[in-house]
Amino acid sequence: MASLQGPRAPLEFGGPLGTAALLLLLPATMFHLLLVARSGPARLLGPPPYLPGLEVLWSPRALLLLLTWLGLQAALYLLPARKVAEGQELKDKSRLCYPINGFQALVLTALLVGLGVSVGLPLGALPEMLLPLAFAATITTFIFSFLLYMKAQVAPASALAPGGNSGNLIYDFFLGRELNPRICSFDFKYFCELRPGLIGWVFINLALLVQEAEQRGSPSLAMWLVNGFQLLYVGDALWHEEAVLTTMDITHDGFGFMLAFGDLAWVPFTYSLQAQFLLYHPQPLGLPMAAVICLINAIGYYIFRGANSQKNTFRKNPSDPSVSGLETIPTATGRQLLVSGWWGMVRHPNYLGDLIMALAWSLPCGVSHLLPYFYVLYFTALLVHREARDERQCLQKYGRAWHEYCRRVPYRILPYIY
Ligand SMILES: NC(=O)C1=CN([C@@H]2O[C@H](COP(=O)(O)OP(=O)(O)OC[C@H]3O[C@@H](n4cnc5c(N)ncnc54)[C@H](OP(=O)(O)O)[C@@H]3O)[C@@H](O)[C@H]2O)C=CC1
Ligand SMILES: CC(C)CCC[C@@H](C)[C@H]1CC=C2C3=C(CC[C@@]21C)[C@@]1(C)CC[C@H](O)C[C@@H]1CC3
Repeated sequence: MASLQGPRAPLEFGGPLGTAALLLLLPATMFHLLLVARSGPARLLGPPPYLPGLEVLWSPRALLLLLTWLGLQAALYLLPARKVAEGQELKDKSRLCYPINGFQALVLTALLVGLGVSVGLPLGALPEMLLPLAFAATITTFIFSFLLYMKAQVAPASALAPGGNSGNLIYDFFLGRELNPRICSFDFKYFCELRPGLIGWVFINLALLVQEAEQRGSPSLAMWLVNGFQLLYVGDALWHEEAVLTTMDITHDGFGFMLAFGDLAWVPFTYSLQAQFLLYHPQPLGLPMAAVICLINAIGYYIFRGANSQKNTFRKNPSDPSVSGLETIPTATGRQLLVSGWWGMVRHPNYLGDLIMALAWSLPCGVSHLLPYFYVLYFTALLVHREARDERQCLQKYGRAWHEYCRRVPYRILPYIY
């Protein structure tokens, strides 16, 4: 039986009040963005054009489509994997196993969707279903998070996350109580983090591109760029799927509403905002500007991938020739911290690259509206907050060595600024 972990873990996200507000604010923001993206003025900060009634939001067809999608991704997750990776060591010293077949799931989904389209599946009709789909996803994640909360009631104390077990129902529901909820070998958090939402995002983008082609004869250059950049991002995440096993989402955070809603609703319906905006507000984009934007995305990707790969290689094998020459700081845990290379430039070079890419995804939408830049603003806030959480965890893990790292590398994300 689960026992509460008591008041040891400091409350995050503004405690019970903050998380109660987020429970309402996150879905409200998602619906606001969906409504505003298709409205004429497309004002991020203005009121939504109308408040949709239940007859607009509720559609059994959308719910069926969503459940079919989740079922398909779950089936692909269960297919034989090219590799089975071990996660980080748990409290009870055991390690869980995870299938590495996310990229395979992306390719197989593409083949299945391609096959569907060739026999008449109307992919271009998807944009019209985004509101009811987002509503179905929201309801589903509320129910799912409730089931996860109930499941944690009967989980052993060793299976609980360090946060998310304060005893406050709303706070724990939001953060998530159990660290790695599973049924047999099916890991819900790992599955949701990388599959239905990320792959769904790519196919929503594609449907918006197809719809634009149907409406205007061909997709715009801006739409191609947004689709290409975001496909690269998702493909990269799935190709390097194993790296997600060391993120705080997997190693530290419980699985509750925050991640369930984030993964299954927030990512597909708000991360596709630029493509949604472009369908309803076509933007002219010349070749020279497109080339500049491609260059910005390439620079961002180069930093993002370089930094992530350098750290992952170093953590797997510090004597790998590509990282063995880098300067390091020893820590009391036996692990070392990189203090040169990408991780000597700022303390989160991967966030910097990610933010540069975020800018490149918005630039094809022009500068007439603030709406497509929502992702840049939200993502900056998310990464600044995430960086602060990670610093707290690293300080706890590495103590004086972390102080030394901060002294040697004083900037967090943006050199000489932050
Ligand atoms: N698109 C999106 O919505 C989001 C994207 N991301 C992206 O996901 C990726 C993963 O991000 P995230 O999980 O936040 O964290 P990171 O990949 O930045 O990992 C942080 C961890 O790296 C290790 N570390 C930190 N500094 C050093 C160092 N100098 N040398 C060696 N190891 C170090 C520490 O763990 P340890 O020492 O235990 O190894 C630390 O806890 C990033 O590229 C991020 O941009 C993240 C969130 C949302
Ligand atoms: C809705 C909330 C405010 C926050 C939800 C956060 C989630 C959307 C993100 C938490 C960590 C994420 C990661 C990724 C996607 C977004 C979420 C799920 C990646 C999979 C994106 C691709 C990267 O290469 C790896 C990321 C790991 C963390």
